[in-house]
Amino acid sequence: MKKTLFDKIWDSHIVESIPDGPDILYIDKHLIHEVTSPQAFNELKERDVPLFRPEQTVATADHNTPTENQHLPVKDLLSRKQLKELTQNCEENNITLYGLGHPYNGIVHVMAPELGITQPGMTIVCGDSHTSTHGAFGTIAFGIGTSQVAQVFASQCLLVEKPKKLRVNVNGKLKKGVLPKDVILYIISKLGTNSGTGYFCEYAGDVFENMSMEGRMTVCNMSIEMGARGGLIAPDDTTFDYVEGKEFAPKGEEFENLKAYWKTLKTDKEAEFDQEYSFDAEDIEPMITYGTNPGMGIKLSGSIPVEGTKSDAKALSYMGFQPGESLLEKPINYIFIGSCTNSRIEDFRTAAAYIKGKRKADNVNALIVPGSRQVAAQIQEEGLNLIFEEAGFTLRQPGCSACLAMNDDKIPAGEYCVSTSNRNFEGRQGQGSRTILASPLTAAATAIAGKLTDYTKMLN
Ligand SMILES: CC(C)[C@H](C(=O)O)[C@@H](O)C(=O)O
Ligand code: SF4
Repeated sequence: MKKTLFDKIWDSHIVESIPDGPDILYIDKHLIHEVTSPQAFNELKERDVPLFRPEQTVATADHNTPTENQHLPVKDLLSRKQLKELTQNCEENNITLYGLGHPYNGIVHVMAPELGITQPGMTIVCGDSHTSTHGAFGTIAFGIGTSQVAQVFASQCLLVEKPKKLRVNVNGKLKKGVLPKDVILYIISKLGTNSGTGYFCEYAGDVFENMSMEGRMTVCNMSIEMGARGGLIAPDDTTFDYVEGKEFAPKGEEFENLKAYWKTLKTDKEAEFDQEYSFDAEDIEPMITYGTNPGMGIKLSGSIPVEGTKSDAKALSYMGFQPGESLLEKPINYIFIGSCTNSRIEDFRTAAAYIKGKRKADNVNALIVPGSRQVAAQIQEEGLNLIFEEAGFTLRQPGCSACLAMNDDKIPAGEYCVSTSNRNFEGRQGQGSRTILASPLTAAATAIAGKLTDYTKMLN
C-alpha cells in the first residue's frame, strides 16, 4: 500500500497494535517544562514507578521565567517554586535540565531544534500544544496531557489512536514581504480553527519546499491553531543541512546512514489523504488577526468581515472593532516579537533589517524576546541588539514572556498588541489585553509607524 510521510513514521514506531483500537507508539524524545510536568512526576512517585528511559527526556524552564535579571533569584514566588520543583524532579530522575541561565536554556520548541535534539523521522511529545513545531523536521510531534506525560515517563510509549490524514498544498511564488507567518495565518483564516480536528496535517508544495527550517517551524507551530494534532513537512536537503553539525545531532557515518533513511521519508505518489486543500501563493498577503481566535484573520490591507461567524459580535466587542472596519492606521501602543512561533534568529534579522536606521514611534512599547539563550547570543554576535536599541526597542532575556504572560511581561487591559505569537484569546497577554497576531515584519513596521501600516509599499 502507498504510504504518506506520516504513515511511514507512525508505522515504524508501533510497538503493538490493538485490533480496531489504539496503537502503542514508541516515543523517541520526551520534552518537558515546568508547567505540565509536576503532576506527572508526582504520579510516578505515588505509584512508586521509576522513569523508564530518563536519557530520552530533556527539560527546560521557559513559561514562568522572568526576562530580566535571570542571574538573580526569581522574584515571583509561585514561579520560583515551580522552577525549583522542576530542578528537583530532574535531579531525582536523572533528567538533563537546561534551566534558567544555562547556555542551552530557551523555549522548549526553540531550544530542542537548535540543539539537534529534534531530528527527522522521530516521534516527539511534550506536555505542550505547540510541540507541533518540531514537525518541520519531518517528525511526528504532538502535545500531550499531564497523565500522558506520566505514561511516557513510565514506559517511553504512548497509547494513542492514529489520527486521520490531511494535506495542505501551497504552490507558487510568495509576494515580497509575505512571511511564513502570513502563510499559516492565511491557511487558518481560510480553513478555520476546527478544520484540523482529528487530523495530522502534512504541508506540501513548493512554498514549503523553498522555506527555511525556521519558516517551516513557524508554520508547523500553528497547526494546533487549526485544531490539528500536529503538522509536518517532508525532510529534504534544507532539513539535513540544518541538522548537520548541531550539538546533539548524529555525526559522521551515523549521520550519513540516517540521512539515507531520512531521504525515504516522503509521501508516496499515490498515497491517499482523508482530506486535502490547495492554495495559491500569489493570493497570500501580509496577514493580521482582528478577533479572539487565530482563524479570525484578514489581509493587513483588508477589512473585517461583515457577516457570519467571522464577525462574531462578542469577539469584535472585546477587541473594540466594528464589522467592515479596516485596521490600517489603527494606533497601536505595544508590539511583541517573540514566542515559539517567531523568536528565532531569522525573525530578528527580518525585523532588524526593516528597523535599521529608523526609530520606534513615541507611543509604542516594543518588546523583543529571543526564544533561547543561543538566539540571544546570536543577536549580540550579529550586532542586531544595537539596531534594536538605537530604534528604542527593549531587548530582553529568553522565555515565553508576553506570549501568555505567566511572568511580568503583560500587556495592560484595553491595549492592542501586535504580537508574533500564536494565540489571540481573550486575556492571553494579560487581563483585558487585545492581541493582533502578525509576522515579525508587520510587528516591526507597526512599532516604527505607531499604527498598523501597509509596509509592503515601503520595501525595496
Ligand atoms: C502551558 C502550556 C500547557 C500551554 C500549551 O499547551 O500550549 C502553553 O504553552 C500555551 O501556549 O498555551
Ligand atoms: S511561547 Fe507561547 S505558545 Fe510557545 S510554548 Fe511558550 S507559552 Fe506556549
